Order: sequence, then structure tokens, then C-alpha cells
Amino acid sequence: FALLKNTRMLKAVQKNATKGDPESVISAIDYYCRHKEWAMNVGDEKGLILDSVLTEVNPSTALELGTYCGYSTVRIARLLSPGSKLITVEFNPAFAAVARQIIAYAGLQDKVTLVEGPSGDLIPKMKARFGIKSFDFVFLDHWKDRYVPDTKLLEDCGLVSEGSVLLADNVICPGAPEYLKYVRNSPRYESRYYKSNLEYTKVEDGLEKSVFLG
Ligand SMILES: O=C(NC/C=C/[C@H]1O[C@@H](n2cnc(C(F)(F)F)c2)[C@H](O)[C@@H]1O)c1cc([N+](=O)[O-])cc(O)c1O
Ligand SMILES: [Mg+2]
Repeated sequence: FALLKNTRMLKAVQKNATKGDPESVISAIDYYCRHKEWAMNVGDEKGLILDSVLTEVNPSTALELGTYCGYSTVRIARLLSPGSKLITVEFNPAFAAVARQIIAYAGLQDKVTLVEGPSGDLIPKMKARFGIKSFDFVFLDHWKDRYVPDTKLLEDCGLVSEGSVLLADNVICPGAPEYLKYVRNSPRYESRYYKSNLEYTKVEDGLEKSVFLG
């Protein structure tokens, strides 16, 4: 049952990682998921691509859809410049509870705001609630059938502006075919596919990076 798995993952972090050291939290989770129990973290291989895109964008405001246990939240937050903020959205309160503890264990709680609820309700409230002008970087890793509606919602709410970068996980496996069609056919995006592998496996997967042209 997924929640118990997340609790076992948290225990593995508390046992094997060093408090306040994000790198050790990342490797503790990767070790656990590779050798003990697979889990749907972006993982170490696609994680390196996430790191490189993040370093290139150097966002002052970032959004993550799909916190899960906080693995990619830690990967993103550890690379943010001082004063930059990451908002991460999680639908499942039990997953959110574990993620909060993993983010805190990494010592990154001051850079991260974890918001619980459905993206459809929360995205329209982002400007008012967090004083966000627009997001420089968005990591999509939640339910794959929500990638297109939530991208359209971000556009409609003025939460993406010229130069904003969307990075989507799992565009091949499990797959987000409608999303690929949307960003690749739209004149408002410059899209590029980064070929990789599904976390902790040899199955192909990849990340799609799409720059909003305004
Ligand atoms: O299904 C996958 N991911 C779905 C991820 C779902 C996660 O996103 C949360 N969420 C839902 N809505 C929101 C928001 F933000 F809208 F509120 C957040 C869900 O509660 C869950 O924690 C997946 C599956 C595989 N796989 O190999 O099967 C591999 C992967 O990397 C995956 O990401
Ligand atoms: Mg994923």
C-alpha cells in the first residue's frame, strides 16, 4: 500500500541520510528505490537532466505539480538561489505529510511551500495567495491527464510569461501523449525532448522542456 511504502522511504532517509544535507537525502531515496522498493520519483538519471535545466533557468519562482514524497522537491529546492521560492502542490494529504518531513530533513523547508489540494482549484489562487507574478519554472509530475488542463490553466491565469520553462516528466512512460501534441504543435511553445530512462529501470522515458514564447 503506497502510504506505508512512503513511510518506509522516510524511515530510510532518517536512518541513512544526514540531517540538513540534501545530497544525502537524494541518494538515500535513490538507493532505497533502486534496491528495496521501486517508487515513482523522477530518480537519479532524469534527475540529472532536471538539475541541468534548473541550473540554466535559475528560477526565482518555481512551481512543482505532484510532490509525492518530496524527492524532486528536494532536488529543485537545493539548487535555488537565496531568496528564490518553490511552491509544490500535492493532492494526497498522506503523501504530503511524508513529503513535509523529507523536505524538513533536508533542511529546505524555508525555500519550499507545500500546498495541499487539487491543482484545478489551487492554480487560480496562486497570484492572490502567494503574490506570484509568474513562474519562471514549472515541473509537471502529477497525474498525466492533468498536464494539458493545468498548462492551459497556468496560461489563462497569467502564471507563465515569455521565457517561462515547463519541464514535464514521463512523457513516454507512463506517457503524456496529449501533452506532447499540445506543446509541440502550439506556436506559443519551443519544445525539446530529453531522452532518458524510467526511474530505476531500463525502460525508455524522457522529459519534455517547453519554453513559453508569450
Ligand atoms: O503516475 C505517475 N505519477 C502520478 C503522480 C501523482 C502524484 O501527484 C499527486 N497529485 C495529483 N494532483 C496533484 C495536483 F498537483 F494537481 F494537485 C498532485 C498525487 O497525489 C500523487 O502524489 C507516475 C507513474 C510512473 N510509473 O512508472 O508508473 C512513473 C512516474 O515518474 C510517475 O510520475
Ligand atoms: Mg514522474
